[in-house]
Amino acid sequence: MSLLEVDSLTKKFGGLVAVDDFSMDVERGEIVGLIGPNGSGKSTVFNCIMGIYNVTDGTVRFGGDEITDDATHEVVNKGLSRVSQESNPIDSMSVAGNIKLFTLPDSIVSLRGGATEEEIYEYAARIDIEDDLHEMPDELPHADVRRLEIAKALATEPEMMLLDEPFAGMNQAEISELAAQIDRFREEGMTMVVVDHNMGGLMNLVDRVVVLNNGVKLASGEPEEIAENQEVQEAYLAGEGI
Ligand SMILES: Nc1ncnc2c1ncn2[C@@H]1O[C@H](COP(=O)(O)OP(=O)(O)OP(=O)(O)O)[C@@H](O)[C@H]1O
Repeated sequence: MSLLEVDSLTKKFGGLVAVDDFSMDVERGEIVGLIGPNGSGKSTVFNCIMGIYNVTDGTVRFGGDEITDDATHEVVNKGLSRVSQESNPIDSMSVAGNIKLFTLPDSIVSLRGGATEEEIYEYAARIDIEDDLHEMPDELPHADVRRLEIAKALATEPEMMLLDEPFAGMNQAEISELAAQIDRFREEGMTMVVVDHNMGGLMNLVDRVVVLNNGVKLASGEPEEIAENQEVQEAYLAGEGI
């Protein structure tokens, strides 16, 4: 049984079919890249999985349990966490305070008043921002603000993370560093789906790539295969390269 099973997912916004009969399975321990041009439906797929949008049709299963249209906090409690495209730290709280807020709701940790300082340090250290814990978010460089978003997701103790454009706005050195950190999560046993516009930071990171175009799955395969796929290249011709 795959850890995540998305089966025939369709999401319409009025007359617009943002995601059309899309299926994707993710195995335990895998890193899957989900790519596609602007507006192809990548974030909508994540929003449907996380219960942020109700699906129009189709099912989502996590660990064998159906989670279609479950409330987001229920999905998170089951071990699935998302790092969204936008960073939204609370600027009046320190980095540590922001991480603490994401301590799993209803967990034993939150019942005893939230994560301890040591636990918050551990979450931050997993993504190398432990030296920033007493900083305020608006004092951090962009790459560290993005890492804070990942630390918040880690604080929910997920079994699987959905990362939406984690490399956006980063320079090449920061992309390489983050790719190495994501690779470390894999070694720790984390299952992940990483959304990006193109193959950029994903080529050496992911086991498999799924390509969306206009809400429809265009291709799925190993990164080298996808980079050479004619249909995928054509889908990208209108915009940026693959
Ligand atoms: N809440 C919404 N209401 C109406 N239309 C929406 C909504 N969210 C997304 N859409 C539309 O659904 C389509 C898919 O958008 P989505 O953001 O999922 O694409 P994407 O592949 O993540 O794009 P990008 O790479 O630009 O983030 C787009 O046409 C978008 O305008």
